[in-house]
Amino acid sequence: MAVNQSQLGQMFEQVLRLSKVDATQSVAILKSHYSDARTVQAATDAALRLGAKVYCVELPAFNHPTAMGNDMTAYCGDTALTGNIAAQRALEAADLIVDTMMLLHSPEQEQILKTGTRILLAVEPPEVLARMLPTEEDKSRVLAAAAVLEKARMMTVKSQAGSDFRAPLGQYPTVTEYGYADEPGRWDHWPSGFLFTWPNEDQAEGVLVLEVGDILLPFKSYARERITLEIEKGFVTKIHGGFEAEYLRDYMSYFNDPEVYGISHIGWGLQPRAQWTAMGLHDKNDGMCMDARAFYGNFLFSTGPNTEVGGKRKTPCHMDIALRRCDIKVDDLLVVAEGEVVAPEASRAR
Ligand SMILES: O=c1ccc(O)c[nH]1
Ligand SMILES: [Fe+2]
Repeated sequence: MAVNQSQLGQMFEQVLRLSKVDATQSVAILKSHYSDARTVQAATDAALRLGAKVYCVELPAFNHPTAMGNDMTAYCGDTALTGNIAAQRALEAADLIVDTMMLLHSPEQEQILKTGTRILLAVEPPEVLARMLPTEEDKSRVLAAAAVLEKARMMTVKSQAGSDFRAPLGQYPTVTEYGYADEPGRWDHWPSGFLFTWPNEDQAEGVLVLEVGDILLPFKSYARERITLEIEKGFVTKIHGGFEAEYLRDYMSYFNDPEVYGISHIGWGLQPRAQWTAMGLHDKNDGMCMDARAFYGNFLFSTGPNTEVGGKRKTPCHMDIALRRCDIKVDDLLVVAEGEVVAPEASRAR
């Protein structure tokens, strides 16, 4: 199906209104040549209709010679903004940036947010944006879960497949994603609906077993056989399995950087309109597959960079891996039982 331009504009008006855009605000539309022109136009028209002062910052695309694939999360850290101080100043001048080219996981994004500028990432296809149009109910559910996670000192994950993972917490903040940037200095991503934090440096340990059907990003593949990851002192030390384990091992070793094996953000999905099946209906180049990151009751873990929260690991290789049917405990509270959100009650959607 296809969203028409009028609908897309109305949706952007709703999301920018939730993001506190009004006649007192300036909105920068950040783009590059690969941005979705429909998204750029809709964001521009919506911001103008809300009375904001709107401008566009277009950056020549940046390609690192070792980057592979078109998924913008596959190569993190350096972006088209890296080193472009003039453009960064132009962006820091805005109250809100609609990012249609992807600054996520870059130091520049953190520098811009520190000035109080808000950033809303929107790089998924318009039809995916439409299916997961953010609501204030999404926000309240995600914040209810965050109230539990931000106090926690331990996250444990178990599954029938054999996962048995422990991550001491407290060194890093909890990050929420509910789809709109409504607070000064906030980054958010439309579409989303999940939350995460990072394990204390060098302390995550145990085993994570990817069962058939679990999702590997940016490969955009469903595991067809089990992959077993051994984690010691915060790093993946062994990757067992068949062809897919070999593929993952080969891909990660390609970066020739021991930091790629560090455990990065860990959390769970709270978006009931995100679907585990959606990735199978899209091409690999259709955005970054937020359905996989946000589907209700997933355990989302990742490897690689933790610069987003002031960590020392700046590595370009970022894997986001979504597991189904896990039991996730935050301290002694079971928040997800076999892939079903069970607590806190205020975070449940059904
Ligand atoms: O929304 C996102 C997207 C990618 C990622 O790694 C984190 N959050
Ligand atoms: Fe990630």
